[in-house]
Amino acid sequence: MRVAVIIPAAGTGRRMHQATPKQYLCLGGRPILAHTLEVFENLPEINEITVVAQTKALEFCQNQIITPFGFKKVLRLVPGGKERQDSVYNAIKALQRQDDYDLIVVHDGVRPFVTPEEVRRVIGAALEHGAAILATPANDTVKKVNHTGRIQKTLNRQDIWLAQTPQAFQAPIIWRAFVEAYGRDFYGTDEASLVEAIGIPVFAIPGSVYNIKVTTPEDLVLAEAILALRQQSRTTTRDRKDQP
Ligand SMILES: Nc1ccn([C@@H]2O[C@H](COP(=O)(O)OP(=O)(O)OP(=O)(O)O)[C@@H](O)[C@H]2O)c(=O)n1
Ligand SMILES: C[C@](O)(CO)[C@H](O)COP(=O)(O)O
Repeated sequence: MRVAVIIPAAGTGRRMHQATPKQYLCLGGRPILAHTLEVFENLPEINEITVVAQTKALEFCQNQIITPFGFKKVLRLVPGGKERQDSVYNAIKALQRQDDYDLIVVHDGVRPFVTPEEVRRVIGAALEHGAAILATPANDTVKKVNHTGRIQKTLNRQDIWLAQTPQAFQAPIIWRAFVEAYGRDFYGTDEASLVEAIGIPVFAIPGSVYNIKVTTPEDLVLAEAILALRQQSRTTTRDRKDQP
């Protein structure tokens, strides 16, 4: 099985309100993007990684992240586009031949807390069904609100899930979805919406609320807390193993 991962990391991070794009901000002493890449670098199921970076950040990304952290599965680094979808499409085009791959997996460069087990579950579901994403069921009541702030409607939250990444697709499916999306100038905020638009079923695989997309300054505080929790958990597990 040949699995190609695409890591879109070419955003500007407007909502983070920092001069440095958020994918390069430090988390526990390492750039957020390095945490994310490490997950896929260490997964045996992943054959190769394509990173998408801003054109002006390509050299920085290569020399300050990919090379020094030893991400050997990163086979190519491609320039991003105006929108996230354009960035992902640049990577898909860089893969060239769709029949070289069984699966194409897209994961946000600013979601550093995805676990190997979650990635494996999404890959397994995409192999079985053709397309699958990590998602979490809405735990809060969901309201539709207009531009004045007035609540228009309360949605049935039984049917509401919050999409995350990884989003995994059998290669021909994602290729066709992107070609048809650009053929009618359709833009979605995730890859699954393009696949849904061509009538192909996509399955939501239950993920974790810890798989946050670092988007705002509050998310950075959350990320530090999640990292501390993870490090504490590893220490506890290691101590237990060392017990007689
Ligand atoms: N043109 C773009 C826009 C986003 N992304 C990437 O897609 C992921 C999710 O996007 P988002 O969280 O929206 O990042 P930004 O677009 O940078 O954030 P903002 O909308 O606040 O500017 C991030 O890893 C981001 O770097 C990308 O590769 N190319
Ligand atoms: C793909 C995604 O992470 C799924 O929730 C989300 O749509 C990305 O949105 P963004 O505005 O590009 O961060």
